Amino acid sequence: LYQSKEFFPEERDALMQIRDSFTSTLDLHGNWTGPPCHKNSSQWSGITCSNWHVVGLVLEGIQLTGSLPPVFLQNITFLANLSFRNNSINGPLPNLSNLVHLESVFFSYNRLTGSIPSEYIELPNLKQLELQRNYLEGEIPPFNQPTLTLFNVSYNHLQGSIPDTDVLGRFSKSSYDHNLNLCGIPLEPCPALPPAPLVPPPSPPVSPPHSKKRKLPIWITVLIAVLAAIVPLMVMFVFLCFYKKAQEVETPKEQQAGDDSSPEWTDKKMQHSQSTEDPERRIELQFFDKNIPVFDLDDLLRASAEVLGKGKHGTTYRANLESGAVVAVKRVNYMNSLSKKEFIQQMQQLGKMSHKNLVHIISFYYSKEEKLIVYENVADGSLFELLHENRGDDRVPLNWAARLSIIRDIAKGMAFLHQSLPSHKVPHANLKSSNVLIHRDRQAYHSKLTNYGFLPLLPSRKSSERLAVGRSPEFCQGKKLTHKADVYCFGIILLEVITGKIPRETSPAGNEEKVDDLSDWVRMVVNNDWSTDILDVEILASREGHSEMLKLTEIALQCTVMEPEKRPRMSEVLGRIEEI
Ligand SMILES: Nc1ncnc2c1ncn2[C@@H]1O[C@H](COP(=O)(O)OP(=O)(O)OP(=O)(O)O)[C@@H](O)[C@H]1O
Repeated sequence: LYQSKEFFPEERDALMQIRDSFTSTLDLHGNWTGPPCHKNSSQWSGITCSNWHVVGLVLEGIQLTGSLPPVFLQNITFLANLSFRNNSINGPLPNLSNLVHLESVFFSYNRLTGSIPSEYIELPNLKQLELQRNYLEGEIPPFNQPTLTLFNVSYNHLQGSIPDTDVLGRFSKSSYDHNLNLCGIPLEPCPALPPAPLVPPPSPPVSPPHSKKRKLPIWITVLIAVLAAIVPLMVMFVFLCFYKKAQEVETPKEQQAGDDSSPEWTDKKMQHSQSTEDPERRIELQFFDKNIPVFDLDDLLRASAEVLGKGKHGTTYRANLESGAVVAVKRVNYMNSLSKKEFIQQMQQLGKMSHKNLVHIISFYYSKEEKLIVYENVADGSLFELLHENRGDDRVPLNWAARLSIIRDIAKGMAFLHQSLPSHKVPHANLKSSNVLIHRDRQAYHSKLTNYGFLPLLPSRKSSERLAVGRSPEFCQGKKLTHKADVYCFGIILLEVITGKIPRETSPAGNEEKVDDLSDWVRMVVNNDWSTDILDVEILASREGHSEMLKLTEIALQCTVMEPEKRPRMSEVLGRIEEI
């Protein structure tokens, strides 16, 4: 085949570049061997062929990590479908010049940066372009290919006005939503003097919106030139004014969130409401959740608020907005050394994630002294409250089925976090029962994880000590933290749910000696063959569940072994819990 005249080595070479630029869950080095195409078929994962040529390159959801070579596809001249959806690719989008047969291009759900290359508007057969959920910035080039039927650039950092072309006008708000500062149809109209003239439009435009080229009268050209000179000065002036004002608002420093009462919130309301008319205010809150109507900081501060609780990293309030929406707002402490850029980057990465077992981050606010994270409100309290509060006569016991369902949801949320944040040292890092929130659907109990992804926000050892991973053996021994520190915390939660005991409490049977941790106590009891002794009295009666409870105990003990490398991975734990 290598000798056959139908073999196109330049196509193979291009694919080799991809193979060598990435790591992934697929063994591309083992699989992509020999020629890529044999007539109309391919033995290579993700490759499709037609008439000895590569026509499809689809590598989706395989944790491809690395950046795309800038020029690598040009020799795959018959390429029609290209998809790298749902991976961890970083760096800029590749050059696709000359790929005249390309019909679909999917780079959504990655970590791509830089701008959308202007030559993409010259792909004559482009039907589908998905770039959503990346970190792309700059302006949208004036796409106007009549073939284009699917277009999505939402959840990026794009800005400027959406080009007024016939084709881009076909797509709805959801194609453009959740960008840094995009305006124009179908989003909000652009301000009277849009920032667009600041950035020159990409140089080689294809056909303008309405194909006939018209020469502009000289007076318009002069006016544009004058505006182009004045607008940057005006923008700088507005920015300086706003910056000065923001400094004034931030200077009356508030003491660190002290007691649990709402006056703090009210104080803050007063400080901010002095500048309610500030037109720049809206950019202070960044939104991720498209199901929640957008509100600004002043709406939030005008809302009636109640304290939900105070954790180790701040106080959480429930805010009832005038629009009727209810959100939970966490005022986070101990992050003052963090730069705005670091905070925003982390929040944007976390806010992009969406999973039914994670509490959505709706938006956030950063100033030097005050950091707010706005979460979706979860109705029925935390797992900690459900397990430990109100233990007395009027308590409704939490049955085994409910506990198992809650645990399964936690495991699902954790497995998703570990898969979505592979580069985070410890993706959740703060898994404990007060960070598992409960919502009930008739008789069924479900749970969602909150306060995840805090480790990069607390860079010093001292500040990260307050996180749940601060109790893992490896943290206490000053060793390196890995994903397995989360697995340890998960094991502790399992034990808490099975035993109904609070971790690090006094050992049972009146023995006042403090046990090192719940897992030590359980290990001791199980080793002495008293297995059912560990079960919470509330579930002890349901004998039919005992074998499941003990299976879960076994998993919990494996998750909490001292050596991180001996603990199972979250995906494996989830599989075993699903079997139960
Ligand atoms: N999104 C939310 N929806 C509803 N209630 C919430 C929400 N977030 C927190 N709560 C409630 O507020 C309480 C306090 O939460 P908070 O996050 O401030 O403390 P924590 O759980 O101890 O976390 P940490 O120690 O990491 O700061 C929780 O126990 C829970 O009952």
